[in-house]
Amino acid sequence: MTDTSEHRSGFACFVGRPNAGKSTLTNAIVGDKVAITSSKPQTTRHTIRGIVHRDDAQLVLVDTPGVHKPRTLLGERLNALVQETWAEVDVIGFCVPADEPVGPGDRWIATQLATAKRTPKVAIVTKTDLVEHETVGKRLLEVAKLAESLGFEWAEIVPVSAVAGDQVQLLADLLVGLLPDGPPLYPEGELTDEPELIMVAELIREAALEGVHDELPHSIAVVVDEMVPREGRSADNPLLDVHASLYVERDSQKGIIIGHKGSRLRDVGMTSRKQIEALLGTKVHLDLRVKVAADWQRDPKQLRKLGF
Ligand SMILES: Nc1nc2c(ncn2[C@@H]2O[C@H](COP(=O)(O)OP(=O)(O)OP(=O)(O)O)[C@@H](O)[C@H]2O)c(=O)[nH]1
Repeated sequence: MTDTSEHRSGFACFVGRPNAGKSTLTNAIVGDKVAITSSKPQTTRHTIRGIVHRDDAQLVLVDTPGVHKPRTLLGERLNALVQETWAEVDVIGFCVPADEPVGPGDRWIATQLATAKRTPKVAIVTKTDLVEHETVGKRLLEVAKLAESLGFEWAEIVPVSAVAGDQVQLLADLLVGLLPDGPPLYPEGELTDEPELIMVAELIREAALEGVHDELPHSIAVVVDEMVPREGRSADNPLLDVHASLYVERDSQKGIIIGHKGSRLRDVGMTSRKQIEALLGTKVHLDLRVKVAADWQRDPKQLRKLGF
């Protein structure tokens, strides 16, 4: 049995500007695909938790949305969600990508971070596989100076590459070291407490975002309307019917999503179906509808319906 007096447990979250590598790092630490990554910024809308179970600790990772200056109601809600998360966690990991200089976006977030006075903050220089050694060193210095100029200190500064698996274990150890003593908070074997519906919706959204440009990412939302086991299937060959709606803001965007003779939507369906099957461990029939919800980003009623 685990001796709880030598066991730590608590929450950590990664923050950083869009594309800083937060979701990828979460996945690398948890060792499974639970958070959604995408080459498009600002796709992590929901607070998705991955849980690291160890003999000596349980680390619950909360993947916060990309912090950004709010432009719409949705943006404001995202930022409120981030602030709430910071107040609740035991340690915050601030991510800056090694392949880009520390800039105004990072400074803006660090300024917000400075207000979370009681929470230890670890600076993480991500994507170190993309640059030379000296650049990593330069970035580490920039990050240290950033905190100094804002009147606080990092508990640790760590360079990592989630893709190369470099220093990921060390980072996990450092985060664990900053957690309070306590028994496990979740049962063993649980990777995430995110409802399956939301994870399925995120997988569809991720597939829909692949290969679309410019403004579109901000205009897509996915709602899973229904997930029901197909009747009359034998227990050893089940099939899950998933009905989902993909919301866009304008008719023109509907065309982009659907593609020529529906070819794009078919690809989105195929890609996400495979992911959903892997996630849920069962065969899936996916029924995807594209709908227009005009200006949904600014409409509180629509936002509630879409789970914000
Ligand atoms: N080469 C390399 N690429 C990485 C690494 N970590 C993340 N990336 C890439 O950087 C991009 C952004 O990574 P994400 O993990 O989605 O970034 P994020 O900070 O969660 O982004 P938001 O959800 O927009 O806030 C993706 O294309 C990743 O594949 C890394 O260690 N090395």
